[in-house]
Amino acid sequence: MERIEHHASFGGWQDVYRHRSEVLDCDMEVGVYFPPQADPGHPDHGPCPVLYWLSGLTCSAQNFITKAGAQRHAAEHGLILVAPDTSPRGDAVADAEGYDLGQGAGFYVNATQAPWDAHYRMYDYIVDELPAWVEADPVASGARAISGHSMGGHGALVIALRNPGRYRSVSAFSPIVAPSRVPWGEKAFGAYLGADRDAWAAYDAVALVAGAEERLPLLVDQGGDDEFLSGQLKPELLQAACDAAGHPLTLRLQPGYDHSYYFIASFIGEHIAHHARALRRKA
Ligand SMILES: N[C@@H](CCC(=O)N[C@@H](CSC=O)C(=O)NCC(=O)O)C(=O)O
Repeated sequence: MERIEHHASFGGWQDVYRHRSEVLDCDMEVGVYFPPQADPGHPDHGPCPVLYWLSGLTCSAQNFITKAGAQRHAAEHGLILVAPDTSPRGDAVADAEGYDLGQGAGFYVNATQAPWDAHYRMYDYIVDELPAWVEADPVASGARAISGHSMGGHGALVIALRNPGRYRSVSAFSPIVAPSRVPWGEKAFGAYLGADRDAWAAYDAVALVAGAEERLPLLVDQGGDDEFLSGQLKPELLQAACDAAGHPLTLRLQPGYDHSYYFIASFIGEHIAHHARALRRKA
């Protein structure tokens, strides 16, 4: 593991690490923000909870840490932020022409189809390998939450719904709530998981809500002027699935906001405060 960036930020540190992923069989870059409370000299020093952030299509480990303005809020609440890349990377890793398949578009699934199955195991990386690596550091308390944007919002919802007890809270910005039923997801799932749509349901938040073993409340913010709202995101499908299952959902339509990081930066403070409340509670 190698630290490749180290910046003072709001009394803490914004680092970027490169580490070897056995699950993905490639090197991965990860942004990690350590709040001031992680410093042994801080009066409130102690193990800090971790918020995992999953980014969207075309993103690397850089987009969230440079655009969301999350560090100020994480410093206030004493949260570690972990922002991984969105796919395996490298010359040996399969790729495709479009921005919505291949490198930068891992969709947080474990691919079963060649050539993708050689490296694309982002579900296992996010659920198991990355937390094991991050939380081996005693500065991490073991309490974790998860959030993300668009493709990463899909990843956050699916991972929380499939792993009861693993996350104290979950939220999403502009998530792809039903990837099995929209063009981005149909293209990616067809390539990574194959033609059998039954296999897609394990990675589709709307399909998973009915059978969720834990009714962990979902917080979702969605921009009203998002260019992808009606074609790719369809939050009304998540509302309907949650209503039918009795699953708690706070879906907030934010008028005037688009799909960009300007939207995320406007509400990330509220999401971090939401996660901090859940993470402070005793398990
Ligand atoms: N028009 C873009 C499409 C890609 C895009 O909008 N990516 C979003 C996430 S979309 C769903 O996952 C994003 O976060 N982009 C990075 C950013 O910093 O804004 C294109 O062609 O690139």
